[in-house]
Amino acid sequence: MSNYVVAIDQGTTSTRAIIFDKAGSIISVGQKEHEQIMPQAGWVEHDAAEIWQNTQEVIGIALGRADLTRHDIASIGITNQRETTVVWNKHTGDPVYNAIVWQDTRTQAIVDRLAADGGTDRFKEVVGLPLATYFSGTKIAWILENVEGARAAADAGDLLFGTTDSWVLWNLTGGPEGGVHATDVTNASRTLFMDLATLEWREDILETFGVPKSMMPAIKSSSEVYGVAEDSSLLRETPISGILGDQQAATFGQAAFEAGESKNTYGTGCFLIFNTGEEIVHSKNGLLTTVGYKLGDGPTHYALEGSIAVTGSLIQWLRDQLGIIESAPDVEELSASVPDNGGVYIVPAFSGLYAPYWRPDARGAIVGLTRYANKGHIARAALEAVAFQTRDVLDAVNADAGVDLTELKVDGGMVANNALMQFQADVLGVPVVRPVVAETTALGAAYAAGLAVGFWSGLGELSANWQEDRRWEPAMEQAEQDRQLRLWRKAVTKSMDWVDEDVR
Ligand SMILES: Nc1ncnc2c1ncn2[C@@H]1O[C@H](COP(=O)(O)OP(=O)(O)O)[C@@H](O)[C@H]1O
Ligand SMILES: O=P(O)(O)OC[C@H](O)CO
Repeated sequence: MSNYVVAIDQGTTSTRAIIFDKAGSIISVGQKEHEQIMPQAGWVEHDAAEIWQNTQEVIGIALGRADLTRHDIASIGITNQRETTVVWNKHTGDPVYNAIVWQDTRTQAIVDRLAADGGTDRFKEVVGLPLATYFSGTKIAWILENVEGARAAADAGDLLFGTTDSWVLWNLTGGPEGGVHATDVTNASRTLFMDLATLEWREDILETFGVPKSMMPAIKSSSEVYGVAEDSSLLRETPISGILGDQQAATFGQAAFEAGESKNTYGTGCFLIFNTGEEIVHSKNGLLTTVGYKLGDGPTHYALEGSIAVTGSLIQWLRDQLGIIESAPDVEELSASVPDNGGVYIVPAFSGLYAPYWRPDARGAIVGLTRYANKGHIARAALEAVAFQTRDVLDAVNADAGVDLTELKVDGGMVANNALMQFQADVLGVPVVRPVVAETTALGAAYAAGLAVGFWSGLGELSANWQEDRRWEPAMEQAEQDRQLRLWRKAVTKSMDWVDEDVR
């Protein structure tokens, strides 16, 4: 009897395999970090072969820890860091270049070139996204323009593109021997190439970017059987039946299935998704329009998204580059060593500013420094920056949706930080709510995979699994909230207009 579902969560910093039971409870976890390769300022790469190796290992670890075999597993779901771009040779299975990660800004010159004709919003009406380095399209173009032999191989039909969901799926289903080359609608909606209304690749846009259609994966729903794991896999013959980009997966795992529901995930970056149901809503306030989910032949659910590039990675930066903490959770003690931020504000525009500003010319800034400031204030300002950025995005959601969200469902690695969650409620002025299962990303992929094979009966059963763990009520005086936001927004202006011919 197959009583469990496995979710593979291929994230920016690590790859996890998590086994869930029918109640949506975690049975076991396997996790491995992979190397962050940063050859130049603004460049971030991953070794796709390492990611595939880690994927196989974490599946083995999760199965081993739970003492389960493939016979216990009903199906496999995949969720992934979105936009990160892998291009590989379909005959050998070898990537032609390291995966170019979503945070990487090397393609700004390609963005500028394409924007010269029609501006950064030239494709937005069709694909929901502005032209920006964030999305896969310019990353594929960069590989074809800069990696020796790539253009000719692509034109000959030898190369495949995929985000890491496609890369894992293709390898898991046999690689060069019959691997399935597909992605789901949520990941496809992050490329700049998918028409949101038809859910098909736009040949005219592919042509504008110089990307042959033969490289592109088939676009499937988020919940259907794509293929089965190959014979050499520990999970051989198990169907792979769910794929969602990680932020959409977290929304699904939070059971935010209906229009008006939302969540904010605090990981490497922060991503607030607001479900707009079957309606494609175009933002007037700097949000992206994206696909939320689509189950088999069912209707497409769309969403507005506020993407913040740097949140958890700012804490990693305190740890790895400044060395003022030894591990990420140490930031709690360091920030609690001071009563307030001492007037210090950090704007972590390491990859420019994403939502709602979309300013590639911004770079990181620490402002308000005096001789009084110490590392406790820096730690505190880093955490507060996470909450302030979320406030900016929530304001944009409220303005676009014409509603005021009355609470915010949260998840991700940073929500373990109680002081951050309290400050978040304070600067939002609405309660912040954390579910029992904070691994909502993996849970959402498991749900999609389980639904496709009848492991779960429907959305009602999944909603019943959602349980509140903790709620933070706002406690800050309005005048203090106003003062904090005024200073934060002043700090944001200081980070802008920094990139020029001397600084990229
Ligand atoms: N106690 C904490 N306080 C603040 N940040 C934390 C804490 N624990 C972990 N983090 C941050 O959370 C992030 C990990 O969250 P996770 O959801 O696993 O990220 P991802 O899925 O993007 O890899 C890391 O960037 C880390 O710096
Ligand atoms: O891997 P995460 O959790 O940092 O998520 C990355 C996002 O999908 C990027 O769009």
